[in-house]
Amino acid sequence: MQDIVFIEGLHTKAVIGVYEWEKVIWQELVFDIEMEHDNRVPAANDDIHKTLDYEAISNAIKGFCKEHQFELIETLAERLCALLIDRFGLTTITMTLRKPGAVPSARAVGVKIRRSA
Ligand SMILES: Nc1nc2c(c(=O)[nH]1)N=C([C@H](O)[C@@H](O)CO)CN2
Repeated sequence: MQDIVFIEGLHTKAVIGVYEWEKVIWQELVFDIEMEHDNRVPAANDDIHKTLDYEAISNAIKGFCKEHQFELIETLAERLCALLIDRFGLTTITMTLRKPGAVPSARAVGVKIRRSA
């Protein structure tokens, strides 16, 4: 089964970084998420409750970023994947997390992880 529900280019802000000056400012983050799900199940009954609701998941990501503070984007990605697997019953998630302003000479830097329940 290779079906995917995805969220691409989700912008949000967080207080995140290893330096002291980063602990008092909001910085932009961008998420790409891919979640495995058998799309035949919701499609059979045209039922939102049987799919992965990308709107609810987007809101969960934005809420978590507003409410938590970390030094490393690795920590944020790890904690968020664990939360999403638990709250939405995901089997497998691939998360790309970009911090666009971190290295001015790069378009973006970030991490990409894949986690399973
Ligand atoms: N692999 C990582 N490297 C760095 C991180 C990070 O979270 N993961 N963070 C920083 C600083 O916070 C940087 O973003 C400041 O511009 C440096 N390297």
